[in-house]
Amino acid sequence: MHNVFLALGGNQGDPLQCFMLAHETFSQMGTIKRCSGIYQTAPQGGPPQPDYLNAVLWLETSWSCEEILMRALQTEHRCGRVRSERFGPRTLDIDILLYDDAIIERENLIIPHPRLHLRRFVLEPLQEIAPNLVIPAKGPVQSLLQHVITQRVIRVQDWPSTH
Ligand SMILES: Nc1ncnc2c1ncn2[C@@H]1O[C@H](COP(=O)(O)OP(=O)(O)OP(=O)(O)O)[C@@H](O)[C@H]1O
Ligand SMILES: Nc1nc2c(c(=O)[nH]1)N=C(CO)CN2
Repeated sequence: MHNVFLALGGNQGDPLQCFMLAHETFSQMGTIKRCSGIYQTAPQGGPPQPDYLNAVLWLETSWSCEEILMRALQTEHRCGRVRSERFGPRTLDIDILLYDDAIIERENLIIPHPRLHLRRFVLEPLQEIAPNLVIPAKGPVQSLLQHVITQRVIRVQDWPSTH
C-alpha cells in the first residue's frame, strides 16, 4: 500500500462540487484516510483572479503514481477544466504532492510536487491532516510553513460529509 497526498484547488464554477467528485473518484482507488478542511486562499501567481478553495486528501492505495495522475487529469477534465494561461483560474486542479517518500523526476510527473514547499495553501491543510510529515529533500511541513506565513489562508469549513 502507498500513502499518497493530493492537493485540490479551484476558483471557477463550483469548486466544492469538484472536490466532492475528486473524493468519490479517489475513494474508488483505495481508502481515503483523512481529508483536510476547506481553505479559502489568496491566489498565488498568475493574473488577478478570485480567491481559491483548497484542500488536501490522504489516500492509501495500491495504484501507481502514473495511474493516479491519469485519473487526476480525467477528473479535472470532467469538472470542465480548460487549460489557458499558467497559474490562471480553473474549476479544479489536482496535484500529487507525495507518493510515499518517493522522489520522481519524469517529464510529466515530478514528486514531491515542485512548488509544494512554497505554498501555504498546500502546507496548511497538509499540516492539519499529517502534522509530523517530512517532505523528502525539503524538510518538516511545520518548518516549511514558517517561510510562507504571510500568504492569506483561512480554514472556512470542514470537509463536506461524504462518509
Ligand atoms: N506532482 C504532479 N502532480 C500533478 N501534475 C503534475 C505533477 N508533476 C508534473 N505534473 C504535470 O503537470 C501537468 C499539469 O499542469 P497544470 O496545468 O495543472 O499546472 P498548474 O496547475 O498550472 O501548476 P501547478 O502544478 O503549479 O499547480 C500535468 O499534465 C502533469 O503531467
Ligand atoms: N491560492 C491558490 N493560488 C493558486 C493555486 C491554488 O490552488 N490556490 N493554484 C495555482 C495553479 O496551480 C496558482 N495559484
